[in-house]
Amino acid sequence: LKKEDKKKSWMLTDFELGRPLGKGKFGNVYLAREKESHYVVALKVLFKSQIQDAEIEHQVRREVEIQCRLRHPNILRMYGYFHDEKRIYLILEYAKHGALYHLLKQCKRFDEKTAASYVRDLAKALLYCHSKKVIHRDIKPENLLIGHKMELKMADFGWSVHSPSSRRMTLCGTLDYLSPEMVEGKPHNYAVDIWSLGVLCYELLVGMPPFDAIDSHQTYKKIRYVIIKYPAFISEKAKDLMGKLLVVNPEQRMPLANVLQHPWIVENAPEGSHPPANNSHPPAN
Ligand SMILES: Cc1cc(Cn2cc(-c3c(Cl)cnc4nc(-c5cn(C)nc5C)[nH]c34)cn2)no1
Repeated sequence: LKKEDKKKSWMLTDFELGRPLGKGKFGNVYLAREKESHYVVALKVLFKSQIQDAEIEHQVRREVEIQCRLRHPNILRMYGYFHDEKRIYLILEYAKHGALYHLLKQCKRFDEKTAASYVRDLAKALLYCHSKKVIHRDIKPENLLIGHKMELKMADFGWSVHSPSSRRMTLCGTLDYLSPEMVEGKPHNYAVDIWSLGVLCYELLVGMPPFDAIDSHQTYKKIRYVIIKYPAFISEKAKDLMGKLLVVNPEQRMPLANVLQHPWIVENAPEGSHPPANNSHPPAN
């Protein structure tokens, strides 16, 4: 999606708007098509008033700057942004198959080949983010989108996790993906993403997160003491990988580069393999 080289900025009239794709706290995402090229994008529309009220303007700006710089097949592209009096518009890559969260809900849990290919894709995206000094992307199935080749695309710009309200939300609601050091309010580094990769791997294979509990205090305890139950259908190799990611001490977690060489990944998600688009096959056992 290129603007003529005179770097003219985008505006709303450059696009035909389609159906809403998703709704969020600060705005909505619409399917859209650039009029001249017919290029299909996802247009995220954020209300300045709500961003100002939540005092997250600088965070939105920083997240946008980061997102525009990241170029990786497993990270959702941001092609540009513009604003008018009331709204900010982010021009994003359209992910044809939507959120991983919905695909997972549809088939309850994934077979090993499908789960391993998404874990491999996310490990690659995180390796790239860390090489660009970008950490703590809000990894959970709701923030992971699936492209037309069934490849995973990390789609979170993170402000929903940076804004105070969602942080409160995280503290009282979705602790599931937070690492022990995060729930204990300690400073966090790249290793939190390795922990979240382990949580995602479990959720894709089992259909629910490993530390799911009746309330956040129980979840908090399960996270801190890594209290995990693996169902009988989980293979030894998958357990071995998750056991090396879900480690309390951040320094002892398996480096992302090693994840890509782990036997469970190598055997179930060889380079270039992706799940079939229909994903109609139920888990093997
Ligand atoms: C506000 C707000 C909502 C959201 C969550 N969100 C992301 C999307 C989205 C994006 Cl950014 C890019 N491509 C998408 N493709 C879909 C999609 C495709 N199908 C078949 N079904 C859906 C849904 N959604 C996309 C939508 N909402 N973040 O901030």
